[in-house]
Amino acid sequence: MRLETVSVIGGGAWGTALAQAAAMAGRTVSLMARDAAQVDEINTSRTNVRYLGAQQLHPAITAAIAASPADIVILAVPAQSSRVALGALDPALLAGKPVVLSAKGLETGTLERQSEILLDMAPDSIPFVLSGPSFAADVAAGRPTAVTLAGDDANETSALAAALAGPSFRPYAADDRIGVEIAGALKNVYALACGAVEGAGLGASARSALIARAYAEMARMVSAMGGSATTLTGLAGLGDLTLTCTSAQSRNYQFGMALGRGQSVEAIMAGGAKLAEGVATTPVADALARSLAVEAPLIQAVHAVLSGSADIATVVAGLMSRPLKRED
Ligand SMILES: NC(=O)C1=CN([C@@H]2O[C@H](COP(=O)(O)OP(=O)(O)OC[C@H]3O[C@@H](n4cnc5c(N)ncnc54)[C@H](O)[C@@H]3O)[C@@H](O)[C@H]2O)C=CC1
Ligand SMILES: O=C(CO)COP(=O)(O)O
Repeated sequence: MRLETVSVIGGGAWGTALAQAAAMAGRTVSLMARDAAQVDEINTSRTNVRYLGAQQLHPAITAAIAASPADIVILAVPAQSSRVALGALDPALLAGKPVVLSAKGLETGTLERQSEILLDMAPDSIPFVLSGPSFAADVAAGRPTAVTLAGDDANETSALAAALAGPSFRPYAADDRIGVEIAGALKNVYALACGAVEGAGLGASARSALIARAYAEMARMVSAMGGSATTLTGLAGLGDLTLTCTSAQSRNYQFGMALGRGQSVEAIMAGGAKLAEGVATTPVADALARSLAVEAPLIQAVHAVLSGSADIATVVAGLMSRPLKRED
C-alpha cells in the first residue's frame, strides 16, 4: 500500500488539524475546503483563522475547492454531513483507498456509524476509524496527542498509523472499529451531560460519578453493538471520555454548560453555538439503546433534556432514585 499523499475532505477545525498532523508526519497533503476565500487564505497566509486562529499551517498543505486524488483519504466533516460529502466525491478517489473516518457521531435516520455510511457510499474503499483525546487546536499546534486508529487488517492499520505518526501525533493501531466508533460518538452525549452538571452547579463529585457511570453504560452499548468493551480502556474510550467530559474547551461540554444554566436548545443554537455532535447523536443513541434493549439511563436523561420533555432537576432526581444495584 503506497501511503505518501493525503487528501483531507473538510476544511474545518479537525480537517485542518489532521492536515497539519499528516504534513508534520512527512506526507504531502491536499485539503479540500468548500469556501474559496478560505482556500485562498490557507494557500497565501498559511492560516485558517475562523477555525484555528493564528496557527501557522505547514508548507506541505495545499488547499483546494475540489478534492485531489491521493494514497490516503481523510474524511473530516460533521457526522451528519459525511454521506453528502462522500456522495460529492469522484468515486475513483475512494476506490481501493484507505479512508480514515474522523467524525464522532451517529447518523440521524439510518442510525449508522461512520464506517457503515462509507461502505454504503463507497463499498470498495477500506475503512479506518480515528478517534481519541485530541482537540484540533492541540493537534494543529503540535502539542502531544495520542489517538486510536482502528482498521480491519492489522498490517494495513499499522502501516497507516506509521504514515500518520509525527513527533507530536501518536496513533495506536487497533482492530475494533465498532467499539472505537461508538465510543467516539457516545462521549459527546456524556460531555453534554457533564457540561450540564457544571452549568447547573451540581459539583465536581457529581461530574466524576457521571463519568464513571457513563463508562459503564458505554461498555453495555459497545458490547450490544458488536464491539469489545475492552476497547474502552484505551484512548478512544477512557481517553476521550475524560477529556471531553472535563474540559470547557470541548464544544459539547460548552453546549451542556449552557443547558445547565437553563438555556434552551433553540436559544443556544440561535446564539451561534459551535458544532456539538452530541446534540444530533443523542436521539440516535437513544433509539439504538431501545432497539437493543440496553439499559441506558444517562443517554435517556440527555435525550429528555434536549427534547424538552424534562428539565435537569427532574432527570437528576430520576437518576438518583433509580433502584439501588450492584456496581458490576
Ligand atoms: N474540532 C475538534 O477538536 C475535533 C473534531 N472531531 C470531529 O470532527 C468532525 C468535524 O468537526 P470539526 O472539523 O471540528 O467541525 P467544524 O465545524 O470546525 O468544521 C466542519 C467543516 O466541515 C465542512 N463541511 C460540512 N459539510 C461539508 C460537505 N458536505 N462537504 C465538504 N465540507 C463540508 C464545513 O464547511 C466546515 O469547514 C466532528 O464529527 C467532530 O466530532 C474529532 C476530533 C477533534
Ligand atoms: O472530540 C474532541 C476531542 O477529542 C472534540 O470535542 P468537541 O467536539 O466537544 O469540541
